[in-house]
Amino acid sequence: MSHKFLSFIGGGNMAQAIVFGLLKQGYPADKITVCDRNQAKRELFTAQGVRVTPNAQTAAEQAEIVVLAVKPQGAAELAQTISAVNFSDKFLISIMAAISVKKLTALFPTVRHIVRVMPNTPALVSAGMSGLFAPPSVPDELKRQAESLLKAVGKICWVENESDMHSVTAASGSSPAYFFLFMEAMQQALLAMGLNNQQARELIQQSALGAAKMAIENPQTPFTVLRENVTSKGGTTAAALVVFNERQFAQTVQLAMQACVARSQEMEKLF
Ligand SMILES: NC(=O)C1=CN([C@@H]2O[C@H](COP(=O)(O)OP(=O)(O)OC[C@H]3O[C@@H](n4cnc5c(N)ncnc54)[C@H](O)[C@@H]3O)[C@@H](O)[C@H]2O)C=CC1
Ligand SMILES: O=C(O)[C@@H]1CCC=N1
Repeated sequence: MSHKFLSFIGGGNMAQAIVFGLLKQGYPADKITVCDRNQAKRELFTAQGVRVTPNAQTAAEQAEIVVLAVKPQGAAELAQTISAVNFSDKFLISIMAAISVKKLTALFPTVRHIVRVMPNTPALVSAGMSGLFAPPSVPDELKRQAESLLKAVGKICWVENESDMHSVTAASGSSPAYFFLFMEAMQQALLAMGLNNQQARELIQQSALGAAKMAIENPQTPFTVLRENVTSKGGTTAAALVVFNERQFAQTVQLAMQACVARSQEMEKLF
């Protein structure tokens, strides 16, 4: 991949995951600038040789690709701060949840091309999953640029309809938190059963990794079959699954994901 000058505006959790993931993949640190108003955040990047600035305008002006990575609530304020920047020769990538291309175009009127990305924090360990959306007017070359940037830190999936970005957020942007919640709950259960923290953690995380690898390495095998292969008739797994089903696990997951989408839709109107 050719290494464009990148500026991230906002150096929080998600920008750190992407930037540190890119560095791990050999992206040159001197081609990345991170702007964050928080000094402690800036120092995290300086320690890795990445250029930093508290000034969003400077960061945007230096870049060929500007990545917006502030909270959606901060989008309008940021746009105000960098209203003097001429974006006409820059490519804008927004990783902000729920901020539509229409809204971004209104906030940054000199921008010609915008791609929206919904990444996730496993980008940090080169196992990210990003959903991307580009309006039809975006040239293929820029789509490939966005794609190669995110492919450097994981897998990608394009969606054709912008409205599907809400579902992508529920599926991959937010979902690492669902899996961590599951792991936390398992850890609590195991500690209550008398295992120590290190035993519990290793047993859980390696099983999660193994399950994910089995799913990935057997793409033709439905999740249902993978689950059934663990479940002996009248055995231990079946006993656990009865409890999940009695407590309406599938419906709970569905309701949680619907709440994620509903909040994303609400934020789209609010910010
Ligand atoms: N955390 C995640 O797992 C994911 C986050 N996102 C999106 O990424 C964006 C960032 O999320 P996080 O990194 O979690 O948030 P965060 O709160 O960790 O980071 C935001 C950073 O932006 C900085 N900031 C805010 N306004 C600024 C300004 N005007 N100029 C300079 N710096 C400014 C803050 O100091 C903070 O460090 C959000 O829009 C979120 O929707 C998308 C996918 C996943
Ligand atoms: O919780 C959030 O709003 C952001 C977007 C997806 C993951 N984190």
